[in-house]
Amino acid sequence: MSTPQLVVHRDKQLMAQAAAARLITKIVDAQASRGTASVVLTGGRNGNGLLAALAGAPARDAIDWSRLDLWWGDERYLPEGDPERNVTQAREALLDAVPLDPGRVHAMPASDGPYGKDVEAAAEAYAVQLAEAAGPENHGSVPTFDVLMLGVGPDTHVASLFPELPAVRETERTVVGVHGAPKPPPTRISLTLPAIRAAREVWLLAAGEDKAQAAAIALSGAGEIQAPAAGAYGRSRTLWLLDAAAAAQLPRSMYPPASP
Ligand SMILES: O=C(O)[C@H](O)[C@@H](O)[C@H](O)[C@H](O)COP(=O)(O)O
Repeated sequence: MSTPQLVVHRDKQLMAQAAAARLITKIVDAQASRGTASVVLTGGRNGNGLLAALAGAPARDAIDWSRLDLWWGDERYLPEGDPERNVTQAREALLDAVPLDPGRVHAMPASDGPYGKDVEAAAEAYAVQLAEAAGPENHGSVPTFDVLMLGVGPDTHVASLFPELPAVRETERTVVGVHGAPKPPPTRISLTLPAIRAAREVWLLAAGEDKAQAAAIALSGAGEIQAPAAGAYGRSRTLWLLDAAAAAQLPRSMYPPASP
């Protein structure tokens, strides 16, 4: 378990730009050392804000888009192309503007796909896809994600792991169906905490005053069942990327001064 490291930026826009620059460097370094990179995207305003910032970043095409695997931490279980699906929003923010290898863009199943209303079957299919991409060093569960990004909800949820609901309690499976999510839509697919914790680095994105309480709770030693964000950590790095508004309730000693 890697101890959370915090970086606080002046505002939401600068946090998105700085996080995008950080992601470019991380991907370029991974591709330079291993010939490929694997990133897990998150939905939500902060996640999509980062992708939009990346789309406009001057160094964007330092990334070899053809050698990048993209996965999702969660997905709203809606029909293909629904504007509320995380993959739809990611395509609009960035993916449709860069030359990705379509075979390496691993969207989670849609509700009008082969699994129909059976979200558990859809989740299991994604778990199989992850296992098939895993190398022998991954103990057959999920591939080694270079970076797994998670937006943080005001209730401290990450992905579609909501406080006290069954999905956050899952300790074996890597992907589960979610019913009755308090954040609409109610039916979702989500990576579980064991899958999240397989990532080399986990980056939690929290910007805006509506995230201040969640950040304070998650970083104060709360349990992962009550505060799922507290259970989201990477094998070698756990990085909280905040803006000053989201950091407002944190002890000042917890992080260096916000960027100028
Ligand atoms: O499917 C989703 O809704 C997201 O994956 C979810 O986990 C999101 O990241 C958080 O709710 C934060 O969302 P905001 O950044 O919009 O607050």
